[in-house]
Amino acid sequence: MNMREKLDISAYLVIGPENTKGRSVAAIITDAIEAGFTCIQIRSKVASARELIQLTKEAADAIKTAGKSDDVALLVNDRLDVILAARHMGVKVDGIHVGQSDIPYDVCRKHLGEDAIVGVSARTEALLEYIQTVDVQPIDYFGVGPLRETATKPDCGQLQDGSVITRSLSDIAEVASVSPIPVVLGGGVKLDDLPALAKTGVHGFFVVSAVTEAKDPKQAATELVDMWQRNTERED
Ligand SMILES: Cc1ncc(COP(=O)(O)OP(=O)(O)O)c(N)n1
Ligand SMILES: Cc1ncsc1CCOP(=O)(O)O
Ligand SMILES: [Mg+2]
Repeated sequence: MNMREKLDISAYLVIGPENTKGRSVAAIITDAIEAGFTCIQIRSKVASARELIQLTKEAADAIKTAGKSDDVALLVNDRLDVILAARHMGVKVDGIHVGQSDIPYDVCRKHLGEDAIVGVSARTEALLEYIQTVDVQPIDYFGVGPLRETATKPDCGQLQDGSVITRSLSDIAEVASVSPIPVVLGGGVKLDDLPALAKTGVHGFFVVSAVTEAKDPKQAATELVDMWQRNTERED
């Protein structure tokens, strides 16, 4: 199944073992998928390559067990090497998310193939200019943020002087309207933010802690999906 053609970034979970309060990454992924999340990204800044391969395999197994291998995309953050190794071992990995200090997206595209999903974080500085001038042909979506500062990724939106740029709703709406490709917004996003975010025109939201640190991840994920759907349903 070519997941690139049917990419759905409306409800996007980013998760790693450092985010789950000691709970199983695969179990929380299962909760999120059953709740209706459409995209999963394995992201860990502490796991070894072997651990990341294992986590990716467990995530792919969880998606398969839920019967969603053709619907829910599985991406890995940063690590082209991990994806190539996992694929070599027969794991279905659909793509990669890379930022501005990671492996260049065109290199990822070359090695992962035309069917892979390649997501890119836009530059914090000159965000609008970047989005409008970069060659988006090899890219499937832009990850933009943060809505507010977040302990999950304290450097998100940080400038060289240490100050952090957060994105106002009107900034986000402008980014969504000028971007030639879909935009997913994350960083400090909580349930109550979704009605306003849905009005900005972004294609989806991404979260870590709103699900992975929740007392009941399944319930938190369900509330997020329901809230997004209720606020993006078209009134035809
Ligand atoms: C969906 C999504 N958007 C943005 C990011 C951030 O990527 P990056 O800027 O490379 O930072 P790290 O996640 O690598 O710390 C993301 N991971 N996912
Ligand atoms: C991975 C990532 N990229 C930008 S912010 C962020 C983390 C968002 O985490 P949280 O949803 O817990 O604020
Ligand atoms: Mg990165």
